[in-house]
Amino acid sequence: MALSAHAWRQAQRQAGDLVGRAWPGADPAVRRIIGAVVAHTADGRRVLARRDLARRDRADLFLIGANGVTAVVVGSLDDGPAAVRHAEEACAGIRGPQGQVLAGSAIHYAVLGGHAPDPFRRLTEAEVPLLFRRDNAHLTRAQVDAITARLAPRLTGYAELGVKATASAPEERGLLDVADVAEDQLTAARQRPFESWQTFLHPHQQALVTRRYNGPARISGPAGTGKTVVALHRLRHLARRTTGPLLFTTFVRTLPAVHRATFARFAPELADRVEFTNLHSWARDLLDARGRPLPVDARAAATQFNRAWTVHRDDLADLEPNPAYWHTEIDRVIKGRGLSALEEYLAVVRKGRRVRLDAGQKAKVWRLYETYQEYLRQRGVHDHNDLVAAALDEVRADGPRYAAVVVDEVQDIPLNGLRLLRELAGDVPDGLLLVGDGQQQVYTGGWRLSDAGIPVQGRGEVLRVNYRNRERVLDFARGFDADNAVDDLDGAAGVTLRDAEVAAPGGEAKRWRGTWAELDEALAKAVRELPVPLGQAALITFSNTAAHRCAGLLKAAGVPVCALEDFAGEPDDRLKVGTVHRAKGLDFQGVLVVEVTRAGAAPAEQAELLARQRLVAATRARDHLWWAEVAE
Ligand SMILES: Nc1ncnc2c1ncn2[C@@H]1O[C@H](COP(=O)(O)OP(=O)(O)OP(=O)(O)O)[C@@H](O)[C@H]1O
Repeated sequence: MALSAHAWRQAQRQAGDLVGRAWPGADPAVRRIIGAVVAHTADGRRVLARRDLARRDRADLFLIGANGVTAVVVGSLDDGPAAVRHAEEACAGIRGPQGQVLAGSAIHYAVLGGHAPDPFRRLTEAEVPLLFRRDNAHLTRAQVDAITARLAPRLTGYAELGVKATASAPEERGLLDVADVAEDQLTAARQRPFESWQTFLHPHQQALVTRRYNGPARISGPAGTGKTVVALHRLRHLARRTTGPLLFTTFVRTLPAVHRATFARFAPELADRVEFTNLHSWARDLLDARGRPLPVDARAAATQFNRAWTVHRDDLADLEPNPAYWHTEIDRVIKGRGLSALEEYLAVVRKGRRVRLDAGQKAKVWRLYETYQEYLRQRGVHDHNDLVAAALDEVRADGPRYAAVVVDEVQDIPLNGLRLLRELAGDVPDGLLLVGDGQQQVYTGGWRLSDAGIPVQGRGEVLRVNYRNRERVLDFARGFDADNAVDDLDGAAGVTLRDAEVAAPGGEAKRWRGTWAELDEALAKAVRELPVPLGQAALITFSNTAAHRCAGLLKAAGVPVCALEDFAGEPDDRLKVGTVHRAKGLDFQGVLVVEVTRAGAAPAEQAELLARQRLVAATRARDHLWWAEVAE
C-alpha cells in the first residue's frame, strides 16, 4: 500500500506516542529511534519489541519486512554472541514456502545509534532508512505476516508494536517518495520470488551452511541446486564465528563481481570481511603487493606457442593435427597441474583427454613444452599458469591466511590453482569449501581433488533439488545430459541433471532453426516476445565471434545490450550478451541461446565438451528459453 505524505506523518506521530507510552522513562534518543522504526509498520512491516530495554544481551526489536528478519539493538550491546544465539534460536525451524526453513544465517543484525561487536551492522540514527532499502526486497506481505505469526510466541518478553495507516487525503496521494518506495518493495518481492533464498533454505541446504567440517569439504550437485546460495550463506555463517578475512573465489573473471554485489545486499554487515576475486586477479595482486609483479600477456604467449609448434609439428601432427589440442595439453595438463619433470608427466592419468599417449609420445609433447618455455623465457613473456605458479611459491614461503576460503565452479580451476587456494586456507576446520559440478566443466583437462592432495572423504555433500529452472526449461536442458557418467570431482559417481528434482513447474523452452540471414528477423522477434524484462535476460553463444555477431544484430535492431564481460550484477534494463564461459554461475529469467552448427561430427572430446557447454547455457534460464540453431 502506498502511503501519502499525510498518512506517513500520521504514522510517525502515532509511533512516537506508542513508544512514549511503552517506555516512558527511556532515553529520548532511544525512543526517537524506535519510533522511526515502528512508523514503518504502517506500510506492512512488523515489529516485535522488547518490554525491558535494560538488558544488553539481546536484540531490542525484531523487524520483519520484505528484506527479511533483522534483529535490532538500539543503543549499545554488551554481549554480541548471546544476542546472535538468542535470535537464531528464536527463528530456528520457522517454516517457509515448499518445506523450506528460515535460515539462521539469513538474519540481519543492526545496532542503531550505539556500539556493538560484529556481526552487528552499526548505523547512526540518520542511517535508519538503510534498514528499509528497496533493492533487497524478496519477501511478500504474506510471508512477512507468516514469519511474524510464528516468531511472536517464541519471543517471550516481546510484544508487537504497530501503527495503522490512515486513509490518504486525496490531494496528497503519491506526493512523497516513501510511498513509492513502499509500493516498489512489494512489487519487487512479487517479481523476485526466486530471491527468497536470502531468507529461506531447504533443510538440507541449511544443514550444509552450519555443518562443522574438520578438513576441506566439497559441495557438488547438478546445475541450479543452490550450491552458490549455500556457499554465500555459509560464508556469512563462518564470518560471524571467526575473525580475519574470508575469500570467495572462482576461475571466471567476471563472476566474483556479481557475487560481491549479491553478498553486499544479502549481508551488508559483512561486506568488508569477505574478499570476492578470481584466481588470477588474486595471484596478480599478491605479486604486485610483494613488489614482484608478473605481467601476463596471453596473446604474446600464444605466439610463442605457435613458434614452438612449427618446430615440433612433425612429431605430433599425426596424432592430432590441430595445434589447439596441444596448447590445451600444455595449458591444462602440464602447466595447469604444475608438472616440472617428464617423469611426472609420464605418471599422470590424463583424465578426459581424447588422444591416448604412450611414453614415447609423451616425451615428444614434453619437448614441445620445453621449447615453448624456452621461447617464453627468451621473450620475457608469461602466461596465466606462470602467474599461479609464482603466487603458489610465494604463498608456500610466507602467504596470507584466510579464516575460510570458498571456491565456486571448482571444476574449472587448474590443479595448481587448487593447490594455491588450499595453502591459503590451511588445514583448519571449516577452512576450505569447494563447490562445483563435474557435469558443467567447460574447459578440458580434469583432475581429482586427491590429485591436489585435498582429502574430502566423508566431507562430500550433494544437493539434488533444482530451484532455478522451471520444469520445461529443465526438461530441455536434460536433452544435453550426455550418457557419460559424471564424477563428483573426486572419482566417485556424481549426480547428473537427469537425477535432479524439479522445484518449479511450468516455464517455456522453444527451438528455432535457420541461417544467419534468417536469424536477424527471428532474433528481433524473439527479443520482442520475451515474456520477461530485457534487463533480466541474456543471449548466450559458444564463441566470441558469435557473441559479437549477435550483439551487432541486436544493436542494429535497436535493442540495448551489455556485454556479459562488463556485467557486475547491478540491475539495469539491457540485454546481457556473451559466451557460455562468461555466463556460467549466473542465471537470468529469460535466456536466448544462439548455437552455430557445422556439418560433420566433432571429435569425441570436443563433442563432450560442447554437450556440457550446452547444458550450462540452457540451465542459465529460469523461466524462458529460446534456442536458435544457426547452420553455417
Ligand atoms: N532455498 C532456495 N529458495 C529459493 N530459491 C533458491 C534456493 N536455493 C537456490 N535457489 C534459486 O536457484 C538459483 C540457483 O542457485 P545457485 O546459483 O546457488 O545454484 P548452483 O547450484 O550454484 O547452480 P550452477 O551450478 O548452475 O551455477 C538461485 O539463483 C535461486 O534463485
